[in-house]
Amino acid sequence: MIPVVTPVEMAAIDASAPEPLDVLIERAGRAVAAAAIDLLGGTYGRVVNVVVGKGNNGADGRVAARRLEARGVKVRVIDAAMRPPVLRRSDLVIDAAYGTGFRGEWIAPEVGDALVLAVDIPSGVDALTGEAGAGVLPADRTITFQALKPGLLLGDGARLAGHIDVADIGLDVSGASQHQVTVDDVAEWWPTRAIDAHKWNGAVKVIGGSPEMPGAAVLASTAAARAGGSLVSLSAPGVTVATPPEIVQRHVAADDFSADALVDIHRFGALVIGPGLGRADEVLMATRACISDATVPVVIDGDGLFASAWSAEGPAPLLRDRELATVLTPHDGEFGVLTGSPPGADRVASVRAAAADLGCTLLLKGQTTIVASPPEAEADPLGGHVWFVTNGDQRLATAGSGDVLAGMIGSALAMGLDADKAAAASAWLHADAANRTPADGLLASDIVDAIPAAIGAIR
Ligand SMILES: NC(=O)C1=CN([C@@H]2O[C@H](COP(=O)(O)OP(=O)(O)OC[C@H]3O[C@@H](n4cnc5c(N)ncnc54)[C@H](O)[C@@H]3O)[C@@H](O)[C@H]2O)[C@H](O)CC1
Ligand SMILES: [K+]
Repeated sequence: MIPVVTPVEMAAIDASAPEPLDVLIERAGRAVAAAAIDLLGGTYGRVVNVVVGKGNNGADGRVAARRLEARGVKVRVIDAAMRPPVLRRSDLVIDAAYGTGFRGEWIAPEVGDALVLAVDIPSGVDALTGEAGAGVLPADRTITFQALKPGLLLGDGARLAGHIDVADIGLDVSGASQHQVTVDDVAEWWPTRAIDAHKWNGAVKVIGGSPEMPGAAVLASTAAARAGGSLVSLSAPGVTVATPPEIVQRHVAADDFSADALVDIHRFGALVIGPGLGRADEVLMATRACISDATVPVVIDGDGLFASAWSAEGPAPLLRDRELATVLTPHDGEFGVLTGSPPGADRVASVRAAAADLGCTLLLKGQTTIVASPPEAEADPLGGHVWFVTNGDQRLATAGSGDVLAGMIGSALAMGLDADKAAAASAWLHADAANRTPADGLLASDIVDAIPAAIGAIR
């Protein structure tokens, strides 16, 4: 896992560091110079423009400029405040105009075909939210210090940062409460079945589907089975859907189905509820009963999220009363239904606040998926852990993809993984499975088929 810290947290970490700021800046500048030489493929005859601002980001750039010059690179230092609209030709531009202290607007100069190395973050990107104006220079590479910044992983920032390297400048970020998930984390977390396991170790119950939307239930249940669910039982209210023979179907009525659907729930490790259920009043009512009565960890997706919020008091009384883990998997629109407003510019703060308010693990889907767990102590409302999952691409934005993810999380929960890791690891594997499929023409069922290969690759 790679630590992620906000600008405010980074300032506090700096302030408590034993080294003076000059030493940290010297280390940062040295790392920038090394990255520049790496990008240039040498020093002899190379020309570098360094755009420097008046803050510490600029100071990092000045140290790099000095070091590159000492190595024989021809260096021009350009004051950000006096920049010309177009820079003279160079092999590389080091963008050290602004870092985490940026506010407002920034129009970068034109740089021609030079490579661009951003110092800490591309200047003009908000390091907290990833928001950026149109004038920001896209980087080929960003060298950031000690920890990632949320703005490098979110929104425009993720696109503008290019390849990101994290340089060690000797700061202690061990207290970080946010991390980017890596393949090693998933390999460490994803459960392996015991040699003496039987089919009820890790069984998943799925309640989903309807006469109008049978497919969502098929995707969620087959994904749960592919992800390791030893036995998957599906109850699709009022309909029998066409599933592979391995999925056990237990028929329930189209209304008032909670008692029948949950009759043997104690035998299961987790419940996935919501995909394709629809929004008929009687379905919503029975769905709410299932959520409150399920004595197992629950993943709530799609129409299950709508059902959770379907009350004058909102979703909190229903969800907060649950004793076992609950994972909610909204996209932005569903997040709005759950909390009353869509995620704000600071998506992480929105997700953390919702997780704390609802007492649930919350997974907000997006180009970068954010998972937040509820805080352990009530005194610390934003204290839960945050995971960033960044390995997905546009392939995941296809109908049914979310149903697949919900099934996978159910499987991870049923195998005993903690809710936040179940959500984060499933999101990572879900993206990795999609990355194994063709870039065009992907069907959600192709993601299901690729799950075993994705899991196989982390073993
Ligand atoms: N622990 C670390 O990570 C370290 C990071 N370092 C580097 O320091 C910067 C942050 O430095 P700071 O001085 O706080 O902020 P900036 O350099 O980003 O800029 C602040 C400076 O610029 C002015 N300003 C902001 N926005 C604008 C604007 N739109 N137009 C004009 N001027 C603007 C602002 O008022 C300030 O005067 C971090 O990113 C790292 O690169 C150090 O290396 C130490 C360790
Ligand atoms: K910068």
